[in-house]
Amino acid sequence: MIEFKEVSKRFGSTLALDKLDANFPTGKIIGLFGPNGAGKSTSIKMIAGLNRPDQGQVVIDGELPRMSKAQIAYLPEIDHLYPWMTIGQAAGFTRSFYVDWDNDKYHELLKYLNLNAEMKIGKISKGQRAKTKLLLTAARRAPYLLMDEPLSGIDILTREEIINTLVRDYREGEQTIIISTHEIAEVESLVDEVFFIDQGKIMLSGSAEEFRVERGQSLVEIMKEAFRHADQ
Ligand SMILES: Nc1ncnc2c1ncn2[C@@H]1O[C@H](COP(=O)(O)OP(=O)(O)OP(=O)(O)O)[C@@H](O)[C@H]1O
Repeated sequence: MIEFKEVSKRFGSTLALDKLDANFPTGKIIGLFGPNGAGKSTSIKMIAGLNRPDQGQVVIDGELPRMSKAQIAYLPEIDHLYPWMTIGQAAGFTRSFYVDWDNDKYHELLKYLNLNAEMKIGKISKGQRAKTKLLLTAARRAPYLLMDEPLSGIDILTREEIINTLVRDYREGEQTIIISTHEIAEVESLVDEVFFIDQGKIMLSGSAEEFRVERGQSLVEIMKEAFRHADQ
């Protein structure tokens, strides 16, 4: 389980996280939704150990994020791949850092995503780069998979491929996926638990299924309603 205990983070005059409290359960697919600047990336980076709380604590299975880095596969929002590398070289580079790299899975995913190890990252399309980022993250057998905006700027067919890859490889109960996205409608059927975040706080959270059954609304409708009320 990942616990945020009254976590605050400030960047200059911006309060990115404001005493954020949340428990992200193990073995589920978790959606982190919210408008631009809500604090989604800041939260995900904190789990990945890339920034630290000013106040409060993030605890992952009883440890601080810095200690559990090997447990976490992180797909950043930014394009972090070296353009001069081929996909195969990028895979070799990633593999050298992580003992949980699964080479069979890498080759399987490479084929499934219609990528080729010889392709040069600087010369492939944006969608192919998004798929490469997914490939390099999902080829690890890490118990926690953090995906920050994996669908951003990607066409609908490629988005479907990315979502199908996540579903296909997901080890329920064993693996925890946290996915931050604006494309809520597209991950609606994928997520088990949802957290709506705004201005650095969790506004609403719960089981996606229960929300749908109890409210008879889609997650997109729930989010629109929640944020409309927040504005008033
Ligand atoms: N390194 C940084 N330096 C300065 N301000 C930052 C930094 N990182 C985040 N912020 C600010 O903190 C707030 C939360 O940003 P964050 O990136 O977490 O939002 P987000 O919910 O991921 O937004 P988006 O959906 O637009 O990616 C924003 O106001 C942002 O400008």
